[in-house]
Amino acid sequence: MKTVETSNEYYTDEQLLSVMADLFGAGTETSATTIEWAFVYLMNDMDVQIKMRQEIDDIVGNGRLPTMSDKHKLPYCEAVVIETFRLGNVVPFSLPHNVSEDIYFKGFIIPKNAVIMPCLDSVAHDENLFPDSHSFKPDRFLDKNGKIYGQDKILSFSLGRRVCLGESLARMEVFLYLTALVQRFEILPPEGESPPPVKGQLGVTYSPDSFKLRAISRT
Ligand code: HEM
Repeated sequence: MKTVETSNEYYTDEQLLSVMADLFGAGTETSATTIEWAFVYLMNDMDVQIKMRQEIDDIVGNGRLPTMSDKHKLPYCEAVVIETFRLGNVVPFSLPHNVSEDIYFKGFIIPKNAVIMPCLDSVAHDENLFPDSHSFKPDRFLDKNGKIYGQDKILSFSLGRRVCLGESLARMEVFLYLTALVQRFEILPPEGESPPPVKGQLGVTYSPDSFKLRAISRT
C-alpha cells in the first residue's frame, strides 16, 4: 500500500482491511434487508405497488431504467422508500455508544463509561409524529401538493457525529433498486398464497421472516 509521504498518518494494510470489512458488513445486510421489507409491504398493499408503477410509467416509461435524476419527479416512489426506512427500521437499536463523561438528563445520571443503546424504534413508532405508526402509509411523507415532506423525522440512520456513514448511498441504492424492479416486474406472492406476514425478527438486523415471491416480467 502507498503511504502519503508528507504526513505521519497512514493506514496499515490491516487497518485498511478492517475498514473495508466494516463498510462491507454495515452496507450490505442493511440495504438488502430494507429491500426485503419493501417487497413484503408492496405485496401486502397492491394499491401502493400499482401507484408506484404508474408514476414510473408516466415519468420514465419502459425504454430505460429510472436514474437518480428522475428522483425529484417520482415523489410517490420516494415516499415509499422513506416509509420503508421508517417502518422496516432495520437497525432499531442503532449501535452501542460509550458515554465519555457523566451526563445529567431529565433527572437521571448516565455515568461516564456506561454503554447506551439508543432505541430508534421509539421514534419510528412515535404516534405523535407518525399516527397509526404500525401501518405502511407512504402518503404520510407527501404534502397536499404531492411533494416530499417530513422525511427529516425518521431516524433510521441515527443522528449526530456517528450518524450512518452510508446513509446517502443506502438511500440511492434502495431507490434505484426498487424503482427498477417495480418498473420491470409485478411483485406477487406465490400462486394461490397470501402475502407474507408483516412480521420480523431481531438478529444482526431487524428482518422479515423468510418468504417467497413471484416476480412477473412486464415485458
Ligand atoms: C438501509 C440501510 C442502512 C441503515 C438503516 C443504516 C443504519 C445505521 C445506523 C442506525 C448506524 C448507527 C449510527 C450510530 O452509531 O448512531 C449506522 C452506522 C454505520 N453505517 Fe449504516 N445503515 C445503512 C446502510 C449503510 C451503508 C450502505 C453503509 C456503507 C457502505 C453503512 C455504513 C455505516 C458505518 C460505517 C457506520 C458506523 C459509523 C460510525 O460509527 O461513525 N451503512 N448505520
